[in-house]
Amino acid sequence: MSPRFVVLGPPGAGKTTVGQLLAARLGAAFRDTDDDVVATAGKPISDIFTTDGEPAFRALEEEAVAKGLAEHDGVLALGGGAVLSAATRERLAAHTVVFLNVGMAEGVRRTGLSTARPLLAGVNPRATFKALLDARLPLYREVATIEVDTDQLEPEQVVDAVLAKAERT
Ligand SMILES: Nc1ncnc2c1ncn2[C@@H]1O[C@H](COP(=O)(O)OP(=O)(O)OP(=O)(O)O)[C@@H](O)[C@H]1O
Ligand SMILES: O=C(O)C1=C[C@@H](O)[C@@H](O)[C@H](O)C1
Ligand SMILES: [Mg+2]
Repeated sequence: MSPRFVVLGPPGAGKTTVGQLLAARLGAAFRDTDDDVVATAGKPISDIFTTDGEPAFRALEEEAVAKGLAEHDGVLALGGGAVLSAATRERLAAHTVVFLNVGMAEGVRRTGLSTARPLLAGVNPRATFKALLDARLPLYREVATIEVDTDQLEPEQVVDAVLAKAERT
């Protein structure tokens, strides 16, 4: 069993929003490893970061991704930082992996109203977001088989672009 699509990208790229719409379009189930981590830990992501620390979160995330890749046959959205794990990047080989890209300005705009993202909760979300993009872009691109720039697209249009590109690959 293997997910039809694995969706990844930075916070605010639309992994959850677009992933759900893509699954609905395919008549497939949607699963988000962020939700799986919350269920396993029994507390919100922000609490895991504060109480147990980021490394503990990353360990839970790596496990959730491995399980999702092995068990789920619909659309699987990964947490924004899942690609930081080399083991996860290896596990993603041979999967259909969609990288939803978003630029700094739009990414900050989309995530700006939420306090649920501990990594962006600092004093300068723009600088934080830029540093995060700089560090991760090569990792997203290393594993992606499809890339869609979401800046100028509505979520349904992103789904159209993903499906059009998937047909061509
Ligand atoms: N293409 C888009 N155009 C406009 N708004 C969007 C688009 N995609 C997502 N959004 C909005 O941006 C916000 C963040 O989207 P979403 O939660 O799906 O991102 P995510 O990639 O899952 O983020 P995270 O890494 O934090 O889980 C939501 O309010 C969503 O409605
Ligand atoms: O970009 C990140 O590192 C994160 C993104 C979210 O999906 C969550 O997995 C968590 O807030 C960390
Ligand atoms: Mg999400």
